[in-house]
This record gives sequence, structure tokens and C-alpha cells, in this order.
Amino acid sequence: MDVFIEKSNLKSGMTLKISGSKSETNRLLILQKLFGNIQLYNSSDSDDSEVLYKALNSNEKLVDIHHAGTAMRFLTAYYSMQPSRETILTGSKRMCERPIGVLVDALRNLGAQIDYLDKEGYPPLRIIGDRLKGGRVRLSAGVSSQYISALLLIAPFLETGIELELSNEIISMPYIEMTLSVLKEFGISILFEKSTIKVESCRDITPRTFEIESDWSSASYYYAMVALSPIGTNLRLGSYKLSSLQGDSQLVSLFQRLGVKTIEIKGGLIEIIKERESQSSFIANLNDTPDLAQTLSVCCFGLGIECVLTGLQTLKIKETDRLVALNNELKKLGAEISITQNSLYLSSSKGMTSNVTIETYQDHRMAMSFAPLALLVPLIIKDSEVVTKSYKNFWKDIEKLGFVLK
Ligand SMILES: O=C(O)C1=C[C@@H](OP(=O)(O)O)[C@@H](O)[C@H](O)C1
Ligand SMILES: C=C(OP(=O)(O)O)C(=O)O
Repeated sequence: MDVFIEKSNLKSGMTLKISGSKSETNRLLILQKLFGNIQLYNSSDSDDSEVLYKALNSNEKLVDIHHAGTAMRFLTAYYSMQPSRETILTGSKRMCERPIGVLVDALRNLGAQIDYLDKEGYPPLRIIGDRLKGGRVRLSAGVSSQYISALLLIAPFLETGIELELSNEIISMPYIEMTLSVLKEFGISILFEKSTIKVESCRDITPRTFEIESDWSSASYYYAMVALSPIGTNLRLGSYKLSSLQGDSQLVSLFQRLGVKTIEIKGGLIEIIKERESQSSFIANLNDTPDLAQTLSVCCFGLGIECVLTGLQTLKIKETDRLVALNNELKKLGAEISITQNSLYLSSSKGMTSNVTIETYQDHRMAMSFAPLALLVPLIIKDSEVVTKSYKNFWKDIEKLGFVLK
């Protein structure tokens, strides 16, 4: 369904509670299944977490995880170490275009039996599970950190643990650190030195609960809304803390440069306030925080400022080629933009075209990152339901904040 958003004003002083981090949730769902005695609070209600939960609690041979990258990668490792189980793991058309060869090769080197059912290096996969022993394996860290997290999550359950030797430049490092932090919280012994990560075998943990922090990537859209509003506008978001496991909490310093200040207040809330005008140009390397690329570039366009983003090499293998999608849609609004394989350049601009229809390319972040522009001009977001991949209540929540949707 397409949604028409009238030119709207953000209601200042409102409070929103956002659902749990999908990255934290999906790691913990795997560990919960493997250890059995973990209780989760504030789990993500995203499609990606629902689909993973369902897969982990079903004995079906055919498992379809739709668009969920983490579910695809984490389950490839998980099914590989389930003795006497055969699984056909597939996903949406786009998922079958997202590479998985680096992970499959690493698992095969550990003894896993995995076949490609269509194109070499891509889902769908046939996985014949077995008791993997573990050991040392080398893989590239330059394509997706999810391959590394997938191996780290099963590592405690392998007889000898795992030793990963990472080659190439490490991308999305905070997601690897999140996986390691979660394992450490359960008392699992980890050593990360230079480019080698060792995880010890450990099958038992003391039963415990885990309170998942809300999703910082979802918070980014509210940062953009506040940045595009008059000075003094503020919102309160929960449940967040400034010392987060999520790399996207770098929003705090990134948006400080766009005039938005963050304060941690009691009760697990943060307050974000438009404190001053933004800088006149914005330059950032997003190697650690690729999911913020759309929010930041669209917000800079709304602010009319120059924007130079680098470290974007992974964007082309996400839900869509996000660099091409940004280039197409920002151009429609009147932006002067150019892209390379790993960067985006946006000139400073004045004004934008009204009533443009934004294509979303089956990418939740295309819909949510363009929506804040309705604070400046009316616009139409195509296939608005895409947001449920990570943020089920997005449209309801922004209506509460004053956005007028039709
Ligand atoms: O591990 C995770 O939870 C994620 C890692 C990142 O992917 P890449 O490592 O492929 O960049 C990120 O873009 C994705 O949304 C979630
Ligand atoms: C890239 C994303 O997710 P995934 O890779 O897990 O599909 C995302 O949520 O922006």
C-alpha cells in the first residue's frame, strides 16, 4: 500500500517506546535455542526476529526466512551443527541474490555438508547437519560481519570451540563486538587479538534473563525528524542507554554535528533536542554503521547541506542496492548526487520537489529514511508495509508524533 504524507509538523515533547534491537534479539534467539535457559525481555517484534523465532521452533525441512539477512546467515551455521537434520534454507528473491559463499566455505572447512541448490555462492542451500568439532578457520571479514557472528554464535557448542582468522579489512565491526559482548555476558571465554578471534567451548550457563535495549537503527529516523525541525523541538525515546551494545548508538555523535543533542534521563529514556543549526557540510565514514547511510544522506538533503559518506561498500548487497536506490530517489526530489561503489556525494541544495513518489525497493530503510522529509514537503511512500522488516509500528508511531498520513 502506498502512503501519502501531508506536509506535517513534529509535536515536540512526546515520548515513544521503540521495540527491542533486532540484532541483539536475533543473536539471543540462537543462544536461547542452544543453551535453553535464557529469558528475554523487550525482544524485537520485527519480521526478521519473528521469522527466526519460527524457524528455530519448527521441525520443517523447508525453511523460508524471507528478507532476513541475520536469520539466513545465523541459521546456516545453526542447521550445520544439528546432527541428523536435513534443511533446505531459502529466502526471498532478493535473499537469493545476497552472497553467502564466505560463510558456506568456512563451515565446509569445519566439516559441514552444505550444497547450493541454484547459483553457486547464493541461497537456497541444502544443509545436512552433523556434530561439528570446531577448530581454526580463515575467512574474509570484508563482505558481511554476519558470517563471523554466525560462526561465533555456534562456537561454544563445538567440541573444541572456534578460532577465526579474519582476512581483509573488517566491515561492520560493532556487530562483531556485539556478538562477542553477548557471549561474554554468558561467561563464555573470548580472545580477540589483532585479526584472530578465539571462542572456547562451553555448553552450560547459569540460567539468566536478558533485557534487550531498544533498536538504535530505528531511533535514527527520530533523530532525522528532530534535526529537520525548529530549534527547541525535542522527543523522548525508550528504552535506551548511551553505553550500548549497538554500534548505531553512534547516532549520538553523528547527529550532534547536525544540531541534535542527546541527554540520558532516568527511566531508560533519552531525550533528543534540536539545540542549534547543523554544520554546513557533513562528512562521515560509515564502515561501522552501514544501516545509518540512508537516514543520514536523506536528512542532509533535507537540511540542504553537503554530505560526503564513505565506507559504503556493503550497501549494494543489502535489501536492495542501497546506493543506487538513494541515487534514484534523491534525484527525483531535486538532489545533485553522485555515487561510487563505496561512497556517496550530495551537493548542498535549496528546496525540493513536492509530491514525489518514493520507490522503496522492498527495503524498510528506504521507506523510513524518506518519511521525515514530510516535515518539509508532502510526499508519497510506495509499498509502505516494507517497514515491518525491522519496525512494525513505524507508521502508527509517526502519526502519534503529528505526521498526517492518508
Ligand atoms: O549482525 C547484524 O545484526 C547486522 C550486521 C550488519 O550487516 P553486515 O555485516 O552485512 O554489514 C547490518 O547491516 C545488519 O542490519 C545487521
Ligand atoms: C541490512 C539489514 O538487515 P539484514 O542484512 O539482516 O537483512 C538492515 O536491517 O538494514
